[in-house]
Amino acid sequence: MLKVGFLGGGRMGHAMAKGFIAAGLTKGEHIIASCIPEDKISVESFKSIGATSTFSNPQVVESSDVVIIAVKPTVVRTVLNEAKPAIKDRHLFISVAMGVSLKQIEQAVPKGTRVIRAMPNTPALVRRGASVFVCGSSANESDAAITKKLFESVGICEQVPEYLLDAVTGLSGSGPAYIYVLIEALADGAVRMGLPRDLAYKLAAQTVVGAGQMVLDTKEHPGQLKDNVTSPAGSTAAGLYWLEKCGYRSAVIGALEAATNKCKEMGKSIEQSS
Ligand SMILES: NC(=O)C1=CN([C@@H]2O[C@H](COP(=O)(O)OP(=O)(O)OC[C@H]3O[C@@H](n4cnc5c(N)ncnc54)[C@H](O)[C@@H]3O)[C@@H](O)[C@H]2O)C=CC1
Ligand SMILES: O=C(O)[C@@H]1CCC=N1
Repeated sequence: MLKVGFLGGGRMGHAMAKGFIAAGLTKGEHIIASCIPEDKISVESFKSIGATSTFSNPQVVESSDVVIIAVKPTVVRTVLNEAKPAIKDRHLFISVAMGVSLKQIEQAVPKGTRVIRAMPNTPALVRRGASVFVCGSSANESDAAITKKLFESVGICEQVPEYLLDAVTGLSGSGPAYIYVLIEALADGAVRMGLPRDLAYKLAAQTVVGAGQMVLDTKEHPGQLKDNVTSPAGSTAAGLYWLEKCGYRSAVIGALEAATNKCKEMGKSIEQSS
C-alpha cells in the first residue's frame, strides 16, 4: 500500500487523504500529516481517518514514499528546509501550493528530487475532485502515472503545461467556493419565495450537481443546455434576464481574473523573498 505523507495536514490535505482511503489506494495507518502544535483541528481531522499526526516535517518524509506539500504557499520554503535532510531517492514530492512554481520547489529540495506540481480541489473529499498536474524536471513517466492514479481516484485529473496552473487555480481550485456562494444565494432566494431552508439547500445543491453532470455526460454546449431549459416567455427567461442585468457573467469572469492574478502575485512575492 502507498505510504503518503502530507507536509501540512489542513483542509486540502485532509480532503485528499480521506478521498485516497475511500478509493482504496491507501489506508489511514499508511498516512502521516504534519501540522503546527496549536492546530488541534488538523490533528483531529487526521485522527478521524485513522492517520498519524506529527509536528515534525522530517518525520513525514521518513515515513512516506509520496510526500504531498499542502502547507500555505508562504511556508513552503520553511517546511522544505526542515524536511530536506530526510529526502531520499525513493521520494516523489507533489506540491499543491497555490502560485508556487516547480522551479521554486525544485530549488528547495536536493538536486534531482522528483517533483510534481498539482492543483486539486476540496471535493476530492467526496471523490468528485477536479485536478491538474505538471511534471518537474526530474519526474518520470512512472511519477506522472502515480500522480494521475492518485488524483483520478478522487475525481478527474488532467496533465497540463505549467503556465496554465494559475488559471486552473482560479477556476477549479477556488471554484467550489464560488459555487457554495451560489448555492447559498439560490437557497436565500428560494426561502424569500417561501421554501423551507433545508429543502432549498438540498434542491440548490442537487441542481448544481445535475447541471454539471449534464455538461460532462451529454457533451452538449452549455448554451444549448441552457436553451433547453428556457421556454419562450417562461420563468427561466425571466430569471436569466435578471442575472444578466446584474452582471452575472462579467462577475464570474472577473472573479476568475482576480483569482488567477492573485496566484501570479503569490509566485512573484515568493520569488522576491528568496
Ligand atoms: N483549500 C483548498 O480548497 C485548496 C488549497 N490548496 C493549497 O493547499 C495548501 C493548503 O491549503 P489549506 O489546506 O486550505 O490550508 P490549511 O490552513 O487548512 O492547512 C495548512 C496546514 O499546514 C499546517 N502547517 C502550517 N505551518 C506548518 C509548518 N511549519 N509545518 C508543518 N505544518 C504546518 C497547518 O497546521 C495546517 O494543517 C495551500 O498551499 C493551498 O494553496 C490547493 C487547492 C485547493
Ligand atoms: O484560496 C486559496 O489560496 C487556495 C488555492 C485554491 C483554493 N484555495
